[in-house]
Amino acid sequence: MDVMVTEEEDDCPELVPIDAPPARPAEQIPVTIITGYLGAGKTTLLNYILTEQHNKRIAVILNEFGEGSALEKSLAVSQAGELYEEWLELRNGCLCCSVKDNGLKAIENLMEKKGKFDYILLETTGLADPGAVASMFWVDAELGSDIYLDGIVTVVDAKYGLQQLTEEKTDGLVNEAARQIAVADLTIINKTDLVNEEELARIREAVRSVNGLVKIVESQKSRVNLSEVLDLHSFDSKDGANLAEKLQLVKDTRPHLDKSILTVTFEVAGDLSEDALNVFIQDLLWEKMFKNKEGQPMTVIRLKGIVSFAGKAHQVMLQGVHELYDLNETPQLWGENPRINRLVFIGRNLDKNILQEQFISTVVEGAQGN
Ligand SMILES: Nc1nc2c(ncn2[C@@H]2O[C@H](COP(=O)(O)OP(=O)(O)OP(=O)(O)O)[C@@H](O)[C@H]2O)c(=O)[nH]1
Ligand SMILES: [Zn+2]
Repeated sequence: MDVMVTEEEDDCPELVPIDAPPARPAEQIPVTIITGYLGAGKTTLLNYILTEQHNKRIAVILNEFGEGSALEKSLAVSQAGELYEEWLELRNGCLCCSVKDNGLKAIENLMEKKGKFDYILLETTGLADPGAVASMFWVDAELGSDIYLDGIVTVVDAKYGLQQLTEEKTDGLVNEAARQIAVADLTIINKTDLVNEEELARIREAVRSVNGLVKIVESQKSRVNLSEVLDLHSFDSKDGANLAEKLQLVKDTRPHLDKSILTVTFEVAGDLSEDALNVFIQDLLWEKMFKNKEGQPMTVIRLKGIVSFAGKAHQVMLQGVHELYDLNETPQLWGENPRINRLVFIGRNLDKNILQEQFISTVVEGAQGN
């Protein structure tokens, strides 16, 4: 990877033992992960963001690790403007050196040296699993980091996106392009100049079929309204009201492509048992205990919900990325009666009826079997 500031920094950041987490600073710096398949337009987007008018000091990190030839790839982002003078160029590979903490240490070291940035953009490699990158920020947030994950933006190639999405993987692995869309908070369908209306509609539909929750915008040369990309607060429990509204609009998606990732959503009235919900989620995410009718294990890549616990006046937000999940009380009070729990699951081999029945019988208080 490269982090940029003018001076050279060769050392990989050191691992620091975590015993006493520092007090959470008043102001945390948002990180936006920019992902997307090879050549979709990620770097073009970074360039665009850097050169657009904004009053932010932005640090860009290229996570090119693992791409071999990319190791010596110099930074492709704009040379113009004064932004550069603040940047430090870390040696390639540092972000991903080995363990998760390394990447964060690199950023934290950078901030220590150069003062705070207002914003951090992280471009992953085209083949990266952004969920893994996202979880690293998430874990760190709980350790009192200076930075927080604002959102995951996935750039999709309007021309080749469909082909990339349908590519069959051996070993039944989930294809990277689909994975990247599954975890996205925003998808930018880029290079619309290369397709006609019909092709555009097809790729839009394919994106939607994977992720029923994601916001979709279209662009040429990755030119998008910055307010649609930055400060999404996608994981922020303060935005609970917003999420509750959004979840109401989510619909189940149909598997567009064979064995593809899809979205299922359901609503259930009543209060949940917090313990039972934890068990349910862990069985689902960690133990992969739930199977579809064909006996294949359900795999969840992204999870969101607004849930109600008995005796709690506030709505609780559920967020999950891969195997990590989080339950956080939101400032939002329950208004409706009965309270309606809303859950959205994005993943593979998901069977809505089986999930919902399991949820109702084990998690909803006062339901059968509980
Ligand atoms: N025709 C067309 N070309 C585009 C558009 N956006 C980007 N490109 C070109 O597509 C190529 C790849 O763009 P990049 O921004 O480097 O893509 P990337 O996702 O960063 O690529 P990798 O980091 O290699 O995965 C470049 O040659 C861009 O100039 C667009 O809207 N239309
Ligand atoms: Zn790039």
